[in-house]
Amino acid sequence: MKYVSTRGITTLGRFTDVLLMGLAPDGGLAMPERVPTFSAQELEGLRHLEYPDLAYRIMRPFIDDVPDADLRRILRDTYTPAVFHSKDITPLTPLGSSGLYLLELSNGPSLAFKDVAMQFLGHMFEYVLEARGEHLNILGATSGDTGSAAEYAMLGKGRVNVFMLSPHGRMSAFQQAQMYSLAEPNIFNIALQGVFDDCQDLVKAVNADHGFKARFDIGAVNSINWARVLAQAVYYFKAYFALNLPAGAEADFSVPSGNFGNVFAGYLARRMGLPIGQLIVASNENDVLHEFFSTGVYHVRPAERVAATSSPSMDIGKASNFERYLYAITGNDAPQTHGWWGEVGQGRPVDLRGTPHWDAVKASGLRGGRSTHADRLNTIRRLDQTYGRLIDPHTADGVLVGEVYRRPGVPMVCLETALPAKFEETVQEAVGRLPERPERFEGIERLDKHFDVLPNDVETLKAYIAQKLAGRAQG
Ligand SMILES: Cc1ncc(COP(=O)(O)O)c(C=O)c1O
Ligand SMILES: N[C@@H](CCOP(=O)(O)O)C(=O)O
Repeated sequence: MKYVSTRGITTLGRFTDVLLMGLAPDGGLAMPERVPTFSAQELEGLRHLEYPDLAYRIMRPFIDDVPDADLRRILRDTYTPAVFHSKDITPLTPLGSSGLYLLELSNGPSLAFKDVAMQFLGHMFEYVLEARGEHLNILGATSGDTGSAAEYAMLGKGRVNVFMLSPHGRMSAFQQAQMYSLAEPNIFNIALQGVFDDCQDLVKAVNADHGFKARFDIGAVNSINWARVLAQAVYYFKAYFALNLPAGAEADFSVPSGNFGNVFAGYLARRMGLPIGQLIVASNENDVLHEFFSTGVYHVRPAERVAATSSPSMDIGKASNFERYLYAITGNDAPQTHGWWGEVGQGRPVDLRGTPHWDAVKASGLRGGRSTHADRLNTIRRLDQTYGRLIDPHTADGVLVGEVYRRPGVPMVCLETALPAKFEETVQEAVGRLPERPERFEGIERLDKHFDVLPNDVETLKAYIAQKLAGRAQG
């Protein structure tokens, strides 16, 4: 499979090239030149597969530059019950007989859905870098969960260093402790004076300096990296088959959304032929995506208008993967996508009303909705009382908006994107007690914290990376 950029470059290479590249040289995002599809009969053949085998079948058409036996081994090593604390890896749990289901994605090492793809990236990076005799310096941006998932996945990986930008003071106490308590020599935590969007913009700005990127082997672990999206598509298939529906029957999915990577993975699964009816894009108070799906106008918010909410990992004003979506709904029109994203970058709206692109949006199955602090408290409380199930604030956003779009007789799968233990304060506010915390995280907030505070400035960041890597080379 060849990969192209959403902004026009048609020769990005094959899977392992885009894995290491992260962002395309023209600033765009990697996309496969075509999306392979499964026929109804082929889908039936996937129904009973174990997670690693299912992942192999979904990913294989996109990964044709890794020998078969190696890919199978990597997937078997990645998706183990020991790491994900469940033999199903991403189990599906019904909420009573409501037709609502929770897709449990957060039983991995960092207690958030990011682990599912990030563990795969960790194994894949190790394999490819070893084969090529190369090293990678990952530069990432987190609003709370990507950071710890990436750092846990890269622990002890000799060929990888991680530089992780997080918005200073904006994550939950638990999220901060998870990341900042790590004292590994290959992990560098940077608390940026800004919001998540500033962190993500800096990642893109560093990548845009091609000389710096090449000299320091800069790579990515955010969902701008195609491998993240691809690995996330697998659990939509797993969940669909776990519903045990008759062949061809539709299921709907509700996805707490921020950077739009998770829901784009669902869209990919739908494009591959999985009978997904609706894909619900659930936003919090930072509701740019909701605004787009209800009006046809996409207008990002400047950093100073991104609110700090009680589902902080979704405090995102400019969703990177929306660029992939625009590219897809235009039928892979890179010049059009590039033009639009240029407007977005200038803070100007992209208005699809009255165009064929808006019809394409409607046909794509995506719908939007928003939730507020009071909504998520009520939803957490209601699910606890009704089903004895405690959920985190992000999952609550997904459940609440998902309920709005229920269709008679069609199951609604709500993605559980984090465990409540990561957001104790809000959960306690909702139900008056603390959520359970896995034993390995007891007292984590009391551990020493290791991080550096940096201003929102690309040159300062580049100097920081260069200096830390020089230190690593000497040590
Ligand atoms: C707990 C949680 N829920 C939802 C999201 C939003 O997912 P996405 O950025 O893929 O839209 C994130 C962050 O990405 C998250 O950490
Ligand atoms: N919500 C994320 C933000 C980054 O998302 P990603 O999926 O693009 O890595 C976080 O918690 O860090």
